[in-house]
Amino acid sequence: MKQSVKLVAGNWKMNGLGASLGEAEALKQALTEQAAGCRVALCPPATLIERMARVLAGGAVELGGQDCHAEASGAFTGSVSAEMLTDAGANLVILGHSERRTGFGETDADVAAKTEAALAAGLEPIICIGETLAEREAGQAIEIVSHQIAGSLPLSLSGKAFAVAYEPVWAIGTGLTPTLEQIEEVHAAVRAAMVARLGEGGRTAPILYGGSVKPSNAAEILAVAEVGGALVGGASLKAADFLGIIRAA
Ligand SMILES: O=C(CO)[C@H](O)COP(=O)(O)O
Repeated sequence: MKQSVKLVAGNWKMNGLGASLGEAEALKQALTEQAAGCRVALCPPATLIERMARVLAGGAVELGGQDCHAEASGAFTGSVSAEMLTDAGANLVILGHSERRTGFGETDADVAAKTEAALAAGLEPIICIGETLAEREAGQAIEIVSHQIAGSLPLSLSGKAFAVAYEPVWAIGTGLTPTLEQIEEVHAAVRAAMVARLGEGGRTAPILYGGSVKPSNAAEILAVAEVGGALVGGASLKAADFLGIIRAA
């Protein structure tokens, strides 16, 4: 099966002020001097997207949001629409991150609706799934991620560019990662669930791994079958660290 180009995306979460744009500039410059062998993206807080788009203009680093509302506009105080992300210069958006599923009660149906809105605005969604520690310990990881795929991916994704990110919740920010065998097993199950849901439309979209990806473990994780890239949190905040992961892809 033809593997699509790997995608390595950095999720800055709620980190970064204007001074942080220097990291984006450094990343752009480094990839201008030595091209990456993968797609590279940064997903900063919404307040930085437009300024970061100006910094990254003309370079190889793509730009994403960390969430969007399912509606195009309206009385949704504090929210950002998919079109607002496009308007600010983004071409990608992370959806369904576990910190939003847990912290904001987002359901699979919410994620599917947000994915529809993202596609309508021309954004490429990165749809996150992953099991909790309790679910892992109960031997339910495959069942959980398969169910999340079935509920979070709208049929309209067929034929569109998108990615899925498998992020075991218990590996996020902890320094812990599944074994390479566990990653391979889950990614194979996620692929099967994507094909079951979308048919041929689910066969090639990259399945990123996220959860304590660091320069020290990136090469072995990215070499696992069906790992189509990485979704990186803490290690994406500094260009030098993030480049260590990018160079491993
Ligand atoms: O931020 C992440 C990518 O969405 C994910 O939560 C992993 O975070 P990290 O463990 O700090 O890399």
